[in-house]
Amino acid sequence: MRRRTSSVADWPVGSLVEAKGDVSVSVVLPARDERETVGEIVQIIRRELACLVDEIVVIDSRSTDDTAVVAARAGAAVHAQDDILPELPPLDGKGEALWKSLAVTTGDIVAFVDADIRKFHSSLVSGVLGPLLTDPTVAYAKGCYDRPFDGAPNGGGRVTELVARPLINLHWPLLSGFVQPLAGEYAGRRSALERVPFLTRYGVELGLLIDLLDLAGLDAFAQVDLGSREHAPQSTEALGGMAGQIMLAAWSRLRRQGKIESWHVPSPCLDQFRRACVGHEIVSSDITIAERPPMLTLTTH
Ligand SMILES: O=c1ccn([C@@H]2O[C@H](COP(=O)(O)OP(=O)(O)O)[C@@H](O)[C@H]2O)c(=O)[nH]1
Ligand SMILES: O=C(O)[C@@H](COP(=O)(O)O)O[C@H]1O[C@H](CO)[C@@H](O)[C@H](O)[C@H]1O
Repeated sequence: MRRRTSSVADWPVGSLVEAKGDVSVSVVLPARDERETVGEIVQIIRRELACLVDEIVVIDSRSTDDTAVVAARAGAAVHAQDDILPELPPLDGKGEALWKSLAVTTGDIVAFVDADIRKFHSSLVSGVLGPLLTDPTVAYAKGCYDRPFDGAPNGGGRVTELVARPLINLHWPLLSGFVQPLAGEYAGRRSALERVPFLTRYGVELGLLIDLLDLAGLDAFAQVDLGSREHAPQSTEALGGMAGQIMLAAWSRLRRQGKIESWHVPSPCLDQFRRACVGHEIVSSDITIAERPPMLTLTTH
């Protein structure tokens, strides 16, 4: 990965506009209950990257607040996740939102950006577009950054450090050069993204790395240092569920690659504990993930 690692300073917007030519670019924001941040992110992209970005799409992922209204008011095209491909049984979470975004966008390049970013800067988008707009052999570019947490400049990326990075080093060492394998800011060529399955919920990022490695090889990957990215951190309990989903994602790929016995089926239930008046309360959650097929298999029928 060292050969294909650059920094945002290597991709000034002016040079990308020249390189863009007639290549179209879609930016997708998966958003569940992000009314506090989604509007400003959309406005900044519209204001600063109008010359690079042809469409901004927010996938409203079953928000319980007015995320969709805020995003539309800011100028994004908004689609409710469950309204896309309604003939299919709806599935859950971020991975479902990202997969379905392929059905409602047209860009030759699709960039994904989390909608919960604080102090958003447009280089989080232009940076990951850089390698794809300037090198036709690059299929997928992943952002990396410092992860401020709890007032410190680093410390975020808890599931990355405690779960994803060890799993990747143990089982997919070719991917160990990614500084932030779970980063939510990345971009890919539609021609590649439509040829890989998407794992649902929080399995999507790990699944895409593994499946794109199989499809296109490590030489098709790039990584861009985007500086720093701050977002709304989830609770440790919530990240426990995310970690479980990512472990199930890894298990699904290990099984598919014949690295573990297929008879072993992990439990999709996670039991966590909260202090109660007497003893502890058990909080059980379903960490099941599912898989959508490559979008191309739908559109070529
Ligand atoms: O069911 C979901 C869960 C998350 N997200 C979005 O995916 C991005 C990353 O999710 P989250 O912030 O929950 O993960 P974290 O960044 O805390 O790891 C955010 O824009 C969320 O709104 C989504 O669209 N649907
Ligand atoms: O990197 C991580 O450990 C998690 C949690 O980050 P924090 O500990 O809340 O900073 O965040 C990422 O993981 C999710 C699952 O892949 C992605 O969907 C998020 O975009 C990414 O922020």
